[in-house]
Amino acid sequence: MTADLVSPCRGCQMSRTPCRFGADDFVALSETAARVRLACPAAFEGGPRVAHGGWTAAVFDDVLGRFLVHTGVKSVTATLTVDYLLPVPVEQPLEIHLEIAAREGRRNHLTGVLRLQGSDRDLAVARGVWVELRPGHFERHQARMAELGT
Ligand SMILES: CCCCCCCCCCCC(=O)SCCNC(=O)CCNC(=O)[C@H](O)C(C)(C)COP(=O)(O)OP(=O)(O)OC[C@H]1O[C@@H](n2cnc3c(N)ncnc32)[C@H](O)[C@@H]1OP(=O)(O)O
Repeated sequence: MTADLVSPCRGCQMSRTPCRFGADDFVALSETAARVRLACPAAFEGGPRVAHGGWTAAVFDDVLGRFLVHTGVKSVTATLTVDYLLPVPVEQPLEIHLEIAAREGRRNHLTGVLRLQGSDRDLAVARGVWVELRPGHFERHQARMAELGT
């Protein structure tokens, strides 16, 4: 696989707007590794000129899951842990390096590291498990919701 652009999530595709988390510049480097260049939009400021921790977690969830779909594995997040090591500045060039660390049956273990572009200091590190979907995943969800009358 050569370096190629990873598609936006369903929400960004449907709304036809740029990535809501700012993760448009997202390229696969190999079948197991990718790189994202992004900035935290000011709208996600949590402290003074500092990103809300929810933005950081959401971005990791977004890009790690999207990369797995890009490799042909339709999956959902089962676990996601984020170590917040240093404040993440808003509106500054950032970079995420991510990789598929291991595959065990339907379980896919992914990791991601967030840094300022050009820096080797980790700001946040994510680890998670994505479970490959069984056929009919969303149909079963809809049926459960119908049973609840929603
Ligand atoms: C355009 C195309 C779009 C393609 C579709 C793309 C969709 C993108 C969605 C966007 C991403 C999201 O936001 S996802 C949204 C947030 N996440 C969710 O909604 C997931 C909600 N949870 C679930 O639906 C379920 O719990 C699943 C799917 C994760 C697992 O249910 P299941 O399918 O019945 O599978 P199950 O037999 O329980 O587990 C299968 C294997 O995974 C392991 N496993 C299950 N849960 C966990 C867990 N929390 N931590 C560790 N391991 C786990 C089990 O031990 C088992 O291992 P073994 O015995 O096999 O070894």
